Amino acid sequence: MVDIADLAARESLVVAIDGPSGSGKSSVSKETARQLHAQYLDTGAMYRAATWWCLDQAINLEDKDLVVATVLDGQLEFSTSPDQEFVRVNGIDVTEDIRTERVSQAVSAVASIQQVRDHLIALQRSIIEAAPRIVAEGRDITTVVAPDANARILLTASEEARLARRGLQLSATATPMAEGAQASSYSKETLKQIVTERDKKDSATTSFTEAADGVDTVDSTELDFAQTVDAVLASVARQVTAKNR
Ligand SMILES: Nc1ncnc2c1ncn2[C@@H]1O[C@H](COP(=O)(O)OP(=O)(O)O)[C@@H](O)[C@H]1O
Ligand SMILES: Nc1ccn([C@H]2C[C@H](O)[C@@H](COP(=O)(O)OP(=O)(O)O)O2)c(=O)n1
Repeated sequence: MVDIADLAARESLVVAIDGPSGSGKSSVSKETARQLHAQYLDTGAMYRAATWWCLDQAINLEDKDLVVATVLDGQLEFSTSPDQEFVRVNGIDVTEDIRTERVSQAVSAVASIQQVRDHLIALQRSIIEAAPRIVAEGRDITTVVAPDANARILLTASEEARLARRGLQLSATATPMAEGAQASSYSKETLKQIVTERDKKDSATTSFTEAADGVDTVDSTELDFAQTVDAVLASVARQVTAKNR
């Protein structure tokens, strides 16, 4: 059985992680990447940045051709270091702005356009190919972007756990939507709108609620953050060991 040190020393390692909103994809993938001395690719941030640019250009999001042309015109730059997060569109730093509720509400529509996806998926694949080791997370990494990854994981958690985590996260970061908000100020209904409704919209485009063949499910409902990272690392080690046989 390979261990973490073996994985971190590999010349090539691709870990693909998908899951619904609030399952812990970003935070768990980032920590997994740190432990594997790997790069980290947040594909959701790319869809969010493309959406931010369309909103900034004040275009009609229902005009799909215009959305595609606008997205192609937005030069993306982003960090793939798990320790330094930044996203820029045409030189504008949008690291914080892409997390606003305005972007969250519009992103599913932009991400549902196939030409937008083709463009961003090509970019994602080129980053994954260029990296020695990388953990890439999103909604279609295990199935479309990197189906040949060394390890493929669907990270899940019960709806209740995901809503509670998002509530705590939003209150801690106090987004512009809810300046200074505390966890208690988010009703379950509001959190459902934020988390469950977006998942419903995204499900029409990508498949992230059921594990595809060969994809290992890690259910974090009963696990804390550190236990979830350990479960993901154990799954990567198992999958890489099995493929080496
Ligand atoms: N296993 C866990 N237990 C408790 N909280 C967690 C766990 N995994 C992630 N979190 C927290 O839940 C919140 C949502 O996680 P995030 O990584 O943003 O999810 P996603 O990228 O899937 O939307 C974050 O505040 C994160 O620290
Ligand atoms: N590989 C991906 C990643 C994200 N998306 C879309 C769908 C999501 O609603 C948005 C934002 O993704 P993000 O991972 O930031 O979402 P969370 O707020 O972390 O749940 O992008 C996608 O269509 N395909």
